[in-house]
Amino acid sequence: MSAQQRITELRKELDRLNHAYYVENSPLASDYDYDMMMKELEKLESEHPEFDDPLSPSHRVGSDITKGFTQVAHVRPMLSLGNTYSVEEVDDWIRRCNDLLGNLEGLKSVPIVGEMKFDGTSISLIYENGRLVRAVTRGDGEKGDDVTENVKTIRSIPLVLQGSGYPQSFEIRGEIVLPWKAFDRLNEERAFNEEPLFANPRNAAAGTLKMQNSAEVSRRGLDAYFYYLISDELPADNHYDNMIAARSWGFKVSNLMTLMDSIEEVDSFITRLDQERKELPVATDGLVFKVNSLRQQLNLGYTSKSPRWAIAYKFSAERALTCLRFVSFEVGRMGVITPVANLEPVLLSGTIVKRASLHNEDIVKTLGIHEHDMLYVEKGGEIIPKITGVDEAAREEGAMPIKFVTHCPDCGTSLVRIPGEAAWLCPNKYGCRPQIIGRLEHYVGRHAMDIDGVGEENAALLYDAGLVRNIADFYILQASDLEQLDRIGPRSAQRILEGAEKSKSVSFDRVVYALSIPFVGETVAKKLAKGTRDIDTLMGMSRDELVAIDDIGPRIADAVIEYFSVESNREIINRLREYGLQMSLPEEEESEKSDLLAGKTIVISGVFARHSREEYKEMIERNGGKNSGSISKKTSFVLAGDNMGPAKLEKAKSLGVPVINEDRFLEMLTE
Ligand SMILES: NC(=O)c1ccc[n+]([C@@H]2O[C@H](COP(=O)([O-])OP(=O)(O)OC[C@H]3O[C@@H](n4cnc5c(N)ncnc54)[C@H](O)[C@@H]3O)[C@@H](O)[C@H]2O)c1
Ligand SMILES: [Zn+2]
Repeated sequence: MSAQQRITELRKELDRLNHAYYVENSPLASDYDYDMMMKELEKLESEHPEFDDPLSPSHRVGSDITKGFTQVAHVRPMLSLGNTYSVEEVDDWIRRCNDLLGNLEGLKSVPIVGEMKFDGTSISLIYENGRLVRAVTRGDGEKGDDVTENVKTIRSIPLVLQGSGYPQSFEIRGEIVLPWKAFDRLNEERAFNEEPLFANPRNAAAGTLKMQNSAEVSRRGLDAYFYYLISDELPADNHYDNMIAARSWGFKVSNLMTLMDSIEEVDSFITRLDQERKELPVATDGLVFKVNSLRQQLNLGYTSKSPRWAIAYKFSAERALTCLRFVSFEVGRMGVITPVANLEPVLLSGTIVKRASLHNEDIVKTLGIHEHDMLYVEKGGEIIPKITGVDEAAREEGAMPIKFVTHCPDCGTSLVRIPGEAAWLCPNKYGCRPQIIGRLEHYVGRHAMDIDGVGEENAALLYDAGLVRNIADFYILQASDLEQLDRIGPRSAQRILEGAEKSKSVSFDRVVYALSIPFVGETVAKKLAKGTRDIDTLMGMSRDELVAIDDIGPRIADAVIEYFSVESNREIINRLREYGLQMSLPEEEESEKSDLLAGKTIVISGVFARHSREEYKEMIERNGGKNSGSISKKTSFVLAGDNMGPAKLEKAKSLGVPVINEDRFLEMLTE
């Protein structure tokens, strides 16, 4: 292949990886592989300046610009950082800065600030007169997306500054991150709802910041660290002191930030922080070194993509080679089959690794794993172990490729593949032991019915003893039954019974969540409960009516309908009701309710000025009306805001359905 062909190929591939990483928030390659490809491209381009192209990914900042946001130009471009995986190259960079700045002081280097490189998504905040006025993403470096509303929900970001001495107008840049705990919770929820998982907290933070629903953004628990201050009236002439000042105004500035003035100090900082970062509550992917003096920064200047006065040192994940003992296939509570590599135990980043998820059939195939293969396992300090490759040279002669099971390893039912997805499912929902036990465990869980005393092990024990075959059986347990079981003493028996009793007062939305309806996680359950108010309404709703509830899509609607269409599920619901569980939300204040809209089916469309769509939907319900998702002959009227789609308008016209605006609607309610 000629250099020109290779350059074209690399540019195309890097553009594709950029889109997946910055826009879809779902990377297709490891950072290391991406960075190596980029370095190869940069090298080829410098050797062949005749093939240069200003649009090459090597000259541009990867763009996160997304549809649906307003774009705002940055006062100063937001750039990337040059990076390296080698300590020697950091040392070389420091020497180069010294040379370029004409620093001849021998052992002492120009002052360098070392910081954590937080692994999130960059943000630029503008403050005027001590108040936050705008928050913009990096975008393509020149302009970014205005995400002010979402950023305002992040509690550690000051909306109004503390202290004094801040410039009347300034910009501060930082990183929005999703702490490990919040990331794990989010992925657990997504796994349960069978939604694709976020690959890492960076992608989760970036995805969350671009959501259209600020209430959901707030719930996810983002955080932010700041590392760069820009203004015409800065408090100090150096980076370090400016950041200390920003901290006094209320910004979160990491206290790992360190001022150094020798290469030796920088090297030991790298060794120390590579350990310490494992204790941090947020993900980091390296360190950033910056020349401290602003005057020296100015003298060093910028390339088209990054400042010359800063460099990122990236941590590489630790890797080991170990033997595959066997692949097990595990059945989740929603029936999804997960292949798991069971390994010869190996020490990686301080922990012993014995198992690593292979996620799905596609991944097993892409890796090309054979029996007893030697596998490469990677684990960054805090990251779950991951199989990244196979040592094919070490393969035993005659070893067979790992075959995905065709039948459920537990109940033997033929597996089915979800169309368009990589997952295989055991369809025997109501007869497959791990699925049933999984649902029992979910039911008693802390976020669901919180039945104390029934942990993971006890759920299986109660099921196998025939005492609890489904969730309703928790309420007919007797102390005498429980005490017969070897592993449950009288004290635990008592706790289980009390826990079940207490769960009768758990609110209706959590009951809906506890049922294990596919795709119905905590948030969706709340929406369903709020949109229906009681179990009978929920059970009786049509697809159209369900879809009219905010954030309920056709996939969830179908899952709800299918769940309640199963006779045994309806029986369970009836039993739960008999035992006295909460099957409705508490009545609302009578004064707020009316039957002004009784018998009316209303479709909401467009964007409103005076209330949110959600509020209008609630108003309709409170006044006895019904929300519907699509216009038909049965629609009483369309409540239309701005930007109502022309197709909908046409349909309403052709069916003779009246279209009214929000002012008229609000008048109707006061008549
Ligand atoms: N895996 C993939 O397919 C893929 C695709 C595209 C990019 N990437 C990764 O992303 C990198 C390029 O992304 P990038 O341009 O955002 O660069 P980057 O993430 O490597 O570094 C620049 C960013 O670091 C952040 N940062 C965190 N802490 C900081 C601190 N203390 N000071 C200054 N900045 C700090 C800022 O947001 C800044 O924009 C690549 O090197 C690659 O590793 C991976
Ligand atoms: Zn099964």
